[in-house]
Amino acid sequence: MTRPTLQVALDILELHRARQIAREAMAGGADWIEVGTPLIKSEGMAAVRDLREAFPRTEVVADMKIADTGTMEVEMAAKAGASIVCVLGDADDTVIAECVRAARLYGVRIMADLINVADPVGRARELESLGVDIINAHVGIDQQMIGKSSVDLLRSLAGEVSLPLAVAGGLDAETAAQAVAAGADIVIVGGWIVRSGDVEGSAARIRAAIDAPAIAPAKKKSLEEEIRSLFLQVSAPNVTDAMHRKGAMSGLIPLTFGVKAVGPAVTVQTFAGDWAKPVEAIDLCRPGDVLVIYNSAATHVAPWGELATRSAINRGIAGVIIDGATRDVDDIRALKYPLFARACVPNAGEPKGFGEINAEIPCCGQQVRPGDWIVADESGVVVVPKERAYEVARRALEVKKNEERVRAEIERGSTLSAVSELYKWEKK
Ligand SMILES: O=C(CO)[C@H](O)[C@H](O)COP(=O)(O)O
Repeated sequence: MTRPTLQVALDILELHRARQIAREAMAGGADWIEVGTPLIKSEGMAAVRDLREAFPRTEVVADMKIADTGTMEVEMAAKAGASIVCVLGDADDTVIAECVRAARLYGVRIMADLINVADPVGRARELESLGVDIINAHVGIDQQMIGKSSVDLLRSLAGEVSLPLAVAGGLDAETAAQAVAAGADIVIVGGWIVRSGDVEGSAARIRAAIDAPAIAPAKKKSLEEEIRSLFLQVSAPNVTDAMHRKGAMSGLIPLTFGVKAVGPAVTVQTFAGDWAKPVEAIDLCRPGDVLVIYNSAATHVAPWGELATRSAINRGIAGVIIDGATRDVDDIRALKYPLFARACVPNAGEPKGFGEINAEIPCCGQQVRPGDWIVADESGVVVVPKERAYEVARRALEVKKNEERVRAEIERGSTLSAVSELYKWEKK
């Protein structure tokens, strides 16, 4: 069996960084360099020229995602130094045929990308008869965020065409190995390598995984377990970044440090100091829920304290958020319990029993519905609409990964402004 090809996709905006990342990825065992679509849009054919010059003996793939004007775009990429040019598999047959003709003329190969194709098997067969050289089973980055899998797409194509099969979309060491076991000849990896703090090491891990694919049987998680495990890997700032800087509650103080609360909300609304409903709600929570209490934003009286906290711990409640006050902060800190409130005050209220459990509530500037996800840490509290929880959790992990490479470059002596070419990207 020939060794699978590892193609590193440079999906970043800055050419000077792309060159360095490509060097590190090659040192880790990458075979081909892909000039990613974002890099082409940011730097144009200069990026292809530059990477060809820097890597004269490597296949350079220009991910042009051609949708029209096939000849012109293949010609420009080929003349800039690409040896493989990508066309959208969904493009009209006339475009594909033009790309293929131009590719023959300029001595390059065409990779057809199946992103968004409604009938991948049928279209892959047509693309083969139109003369493309490689089929790419590709699930795009936005599609990955809602759970689409490139390995599943690849599996559906195995044995259906006789062309080399590439696979791309959210691959890591584990899924890259699965892809090779499912028949991938070319494994395309972007984010997992290029956004990593250790590009060379990450490329080496993919290399090792695809050269000797050992597939461990994966334990299937429920959607809730999957969402929780994703949110536990990220911070509240990563989550607001993933939501275009929305969802953050304001005015809350994290009362215990070094702890984090992640889980679906159980909501309570009650009048200032009336602690009956908050305490009754404890018994309705499932382990892993987060109790979110609207106590009329009152800071002069507390509906929560040490005994309620001990009860919450017994129920396995992941944390408590109060749009209002708490007391017994010293005891709660000693218990290392994740509690977020507007204020601390010694006054307890009274258990009158007004209010409601599991209705939509306001809380510190956000609306919270039962089941919405809460991510709370020392930076503050974010609420994520339940319908978007999986997608936002995936996106938050991308935000975190993106910061890893930037952090590594700053640790090597650069600055945030230089890494991100801040002046260039200021809004004109
Ligand atoms: O073409 C792309 C996005 O349209 C990417 O290059 C491809 O998806 C690989 O990147 P990642 O591994 O981050 O998904």
